[in-house]
Amino acid sequence: MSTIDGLNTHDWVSVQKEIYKKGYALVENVLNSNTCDQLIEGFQDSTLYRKTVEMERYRFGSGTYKYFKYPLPETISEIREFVYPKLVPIANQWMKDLKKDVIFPDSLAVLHQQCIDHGQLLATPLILKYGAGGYNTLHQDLYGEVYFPMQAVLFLNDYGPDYTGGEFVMTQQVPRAQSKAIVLHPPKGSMLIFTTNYRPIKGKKGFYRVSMRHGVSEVRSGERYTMGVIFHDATS
Ligand SMILES: O=C(O)CCC(=O)C(=O)O
Ligand SMILES: [Fe+2]
Repeated sequence: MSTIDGLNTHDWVSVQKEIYKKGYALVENVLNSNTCDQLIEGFQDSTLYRKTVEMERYRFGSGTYKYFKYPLPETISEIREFVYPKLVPIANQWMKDLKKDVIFPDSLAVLHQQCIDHGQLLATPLILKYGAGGYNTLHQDLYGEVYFPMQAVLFLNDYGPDYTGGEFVMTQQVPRAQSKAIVLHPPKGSMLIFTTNYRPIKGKKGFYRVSMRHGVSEVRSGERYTMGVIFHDATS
């Protein structure tokens, strides 16, 4: 049995509508508790990863993250293969709304071929660990010329019992205005799909472009683990 059977049971049309409208959507019960625990255990298994980043060193925040290497663990490939085609119609509608001459391919394999053609050969899914005092500064995960405008993060442990603080923060900036913050603390096993860089919002004179960033507020106690699923590959 697949670890992500739960994905099929969701109403993806509603999820798609929500992402189109708000720029994000939370999908609950994607990973069962065992799978989350196994992924956390795997944090110590150096054979799974291509690169470890101590976030303080780059002033990205405080915490550690590790990029998985190809071939990805099955759970991650399954999530990518399942979710990508659900997001392509939204991504293409966004590009159309914003009059951008970009069409994303229906298949992830074709997106990866485009990445290869641009020198982006390396896997981007990652696992992140933050202890007390840990945080992730607001950013966008673009790894080269080819990028898909949405990504996902899976919450591997629970806000409350496992850690406090460490909220997932998104900011949304519309032209000529200050940023709006959206703060979430999704439960263990859930998946948040969100905008990587920008999306359209309909105004009086057509669509305008809003820029989004994401990060994590300071963890006050405990340890917080997440897994990031990005669809495009990276140059380094
Ligand atoms: O730890 C988090 O919730 C944020 C992770 C993140 O920045 C990402 O997956 O791109
Ligand atoms: Fe990120």
